[in-house]
Amino acid sequence: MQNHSKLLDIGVIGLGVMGKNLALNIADNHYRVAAFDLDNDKVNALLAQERQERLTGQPQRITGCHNLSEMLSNLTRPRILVLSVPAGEPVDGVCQSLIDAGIEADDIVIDTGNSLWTDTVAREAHYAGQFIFFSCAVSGGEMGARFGPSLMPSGDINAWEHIKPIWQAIAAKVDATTGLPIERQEPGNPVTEGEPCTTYIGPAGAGHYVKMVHNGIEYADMQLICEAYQLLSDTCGMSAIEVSAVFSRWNQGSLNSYLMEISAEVLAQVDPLTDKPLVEMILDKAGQKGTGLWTAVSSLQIGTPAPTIAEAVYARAMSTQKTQRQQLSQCLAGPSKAALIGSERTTFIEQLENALYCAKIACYAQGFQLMAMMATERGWQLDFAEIAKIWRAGCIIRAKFLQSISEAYQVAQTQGVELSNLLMAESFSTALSTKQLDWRSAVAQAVLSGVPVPCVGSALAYYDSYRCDTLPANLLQGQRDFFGAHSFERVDTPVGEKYHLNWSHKPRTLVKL
Ligand SMILES: NC(=O)C1=CN([C@@H]2O[C@H](COP(=O)(O)OP(=O)(O)OC[C@H]3O[C@@H](n4cnc5c(N)ncnc54)[C@H](OP(=O)(O)O)[C@@H]3O)[C@@H](O)[C@H]2O)C=CC1
Ligand SMILES: O=C(CO)[C@H](O)[C@H](O)COP(=O)(O)O
Repeated sequence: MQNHSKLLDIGVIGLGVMGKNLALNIADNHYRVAAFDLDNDKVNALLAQERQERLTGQPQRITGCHNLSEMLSNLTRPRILVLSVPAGEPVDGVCQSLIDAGIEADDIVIDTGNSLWTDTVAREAHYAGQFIFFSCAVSGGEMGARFGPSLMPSGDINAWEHIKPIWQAIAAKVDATTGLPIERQEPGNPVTEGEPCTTYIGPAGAGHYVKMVHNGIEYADMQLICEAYQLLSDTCGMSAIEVSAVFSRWNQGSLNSYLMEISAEVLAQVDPLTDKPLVEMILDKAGQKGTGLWTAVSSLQIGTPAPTIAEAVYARAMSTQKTQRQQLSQCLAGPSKAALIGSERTTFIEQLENALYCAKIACYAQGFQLMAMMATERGWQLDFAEIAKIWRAGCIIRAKFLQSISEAYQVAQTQGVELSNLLMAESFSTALSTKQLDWRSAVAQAVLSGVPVPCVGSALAYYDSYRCDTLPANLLQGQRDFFGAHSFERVDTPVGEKYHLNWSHKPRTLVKL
């Protein structure tokens, strides 16, 4: 017979950066946590931090476990187990260990890692009958996990109803009136007011797909800011601290975002070893764990253009080609460096701010369009107004801008129209139309100065492609028909009717297929 008063509410497995902080966040919200990691030092470190943060007189809120059997016997039924381990094989490794430890059919295992969404779909089916495999993608990094992340749960709806109170408690919160994050980062004093940044996304895989696209947008947004940094350095001769000041100013306006804020902070940081700007001492080779790549691959597979996200992935790949770049920088010619000063410089900075805003709209449009396409393919009922809402706080791409996206989807819902692309929302099309000349000037300046702007530039090409009623794909279809008899449709006959011109025999005759 279990002594229910001693049983704990939830288990956390994997106490790295995210798991440790999720455990503390859950404990702050008055749930009793059982914690396990393969590395017992991590369990002890968590217990020490919990002890240190615990209010005087408060009972211990986290119990360390030596193995998974001990964890299972410590938890109330149905058990709720949160996995925070690296994506891929470790997830199945822990699941198998839980089966070996005696997990039961109605226990709920929640994968909070950045798993590939198709793995999540497969796992739900694979573990059915042994336990309920649920997923909840998390964004917000270390501090988000600790004080309020954005949470994207998906899978079994009954499992969601069961965990919902915990999820709503630990999620980031937004002020319902302003749409701005309620930021309080105090151990033992969680934010309980406001709208929680979590909503049920849909069936298995949907949450991880949405998180994957979130990360694709994150890659693009980060790269856009990096391109602005390089442009300001190379064309205006600005120091890191000067660029930081520009970014801080931009962060007060329409470009307000967490990524802009932290970029300004990174640029202002002095290297403790050399007293130089730290950014100048960081090697320019970017890492990646795969979610941006998955987003780009998904867009290619499904045939929805997300060029700015793909270019952001390529930009990271290009950054790793350091040796080749060093060699080629010595032999490939480029223009002489621009040295913008005075009013020219002021104008350029204004143009660049507008260019960044336009490119940001384009990259979010790509991400949302991609989610819409996959939702149609998989039969998911994704609520984009809600998805934009839960990204307003807690997550890495949190920004004022997300409120405008949510409103654009809400307006479309009210009007009963489908917003198939964010560029169609009046608020965004108006902003783009007003600022597009500045966007072009900034890209032109970059091209003339020889500064690479793969994301700002590809976003502009995306925008211009959508402005084109006719693209040169007519010629492309002609080429395909010429060399491979691949056929084409005509502008003056019904859609789907195929034609082929007999190119190799003159006089060339047209055949309706
Ligand atoms: N860091 C971030 O900003 C974010 C990360 N994520 C995702 O969250 C997940 C966790 O990330 P993060 O916390 O950064 O990673 P860490 O590497 O910091 O932590 C992972 C933890 O899992 C432990 N672990 C690995 N295998 C097992 C196992 N079989 N059983 C028990 N514990 C195990 C590791 O132990 P050991 O080190 O001893 O091997 C480590 O303590 C990843 O999927 C990541 O992509 C999601 C959002 C943000
Ligand atoms: O999911 C995240 C935030 O939303 C992580 O920070 C993500 O792991 C970062 O990805 P990468 O290491 O590829 O830059």
